Amino acid sequence: MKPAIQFNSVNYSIDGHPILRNISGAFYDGEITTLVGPSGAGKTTLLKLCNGLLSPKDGDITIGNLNINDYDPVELRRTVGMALQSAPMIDGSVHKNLALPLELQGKRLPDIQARDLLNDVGLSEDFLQRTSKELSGGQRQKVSIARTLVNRPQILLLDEITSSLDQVSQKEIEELIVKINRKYGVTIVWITHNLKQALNVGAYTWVMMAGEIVETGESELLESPSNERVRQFVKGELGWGSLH
Ligand SMILES: Nc1ncnc2c1ncn2[C@@H]1O[C@H](COP(=O)(O)OP(=O)(O)OP(=O)(O)O)[C@@H](O)[C@H]1O
Repeated sequence: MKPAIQFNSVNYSIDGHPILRNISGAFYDGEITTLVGPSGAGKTTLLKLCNGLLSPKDGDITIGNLNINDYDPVELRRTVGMALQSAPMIDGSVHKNLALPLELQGKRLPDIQARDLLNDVGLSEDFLQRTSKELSGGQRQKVSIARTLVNRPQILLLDEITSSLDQVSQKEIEELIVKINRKYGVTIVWITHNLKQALNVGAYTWVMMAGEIVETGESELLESPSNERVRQFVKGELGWGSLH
């Protein structure tokens, strides 16, 4: 399988404290990979290394055929989109929020493209003129996801995008991410605290603990992990949600 993002012996530390240790592996092209692990494992740090918000202290990250350090920063942000749990919005209409990534490049978002983006996330075109303040949590997250699609990214990084949503909205977001993955062939790396979600949506899973990858493979590994600490983790014995 072709890697979309390849890590070779990546280390990252802050003020001399190791946060990520010896990360090697690949997120496969066109696939959904979920990242799970206890709080503080380094999951968000790993995502931030993938879009240039942070830079590795040593080791290499390759995206496509290019070392991440050789990307033009604007091109990197276009290639790798990111959506966050908080789904930050600016005041004003949904259209204004969707147009933001293009406006930053001095471009306009044509109405037809704005409507297509909303369609991709299951919102009607009436939403274009609504203000960001009147959106529910689920609608806000959908607009946030639509906004990441404006630049037609090859890779989408999702950081706990359903954590603050009710069950129905969670399910809707899961379905639309799978749909977007299939429609555009976009590679998705998805941090989730919900192990059932990891099992359902992602073909592959990385389990991280204390800055290291402890187990990777097809997501079914969560049902019968080979690593003892991962076994404890999925049973909820590490003070965290269980799979069952
Ligand atoms: N700016 C920072 N300064 C100091 N320490 C940091 C900073 N950012 C992250 N850390 C530390 O790095 C470690 C990994 O953090 P990270 O947010 O990547 O973990 P995580 O697995 O995403 O956790 P969570 O599931 O709680 O979001 C934690 O111990 C955290 O305290």
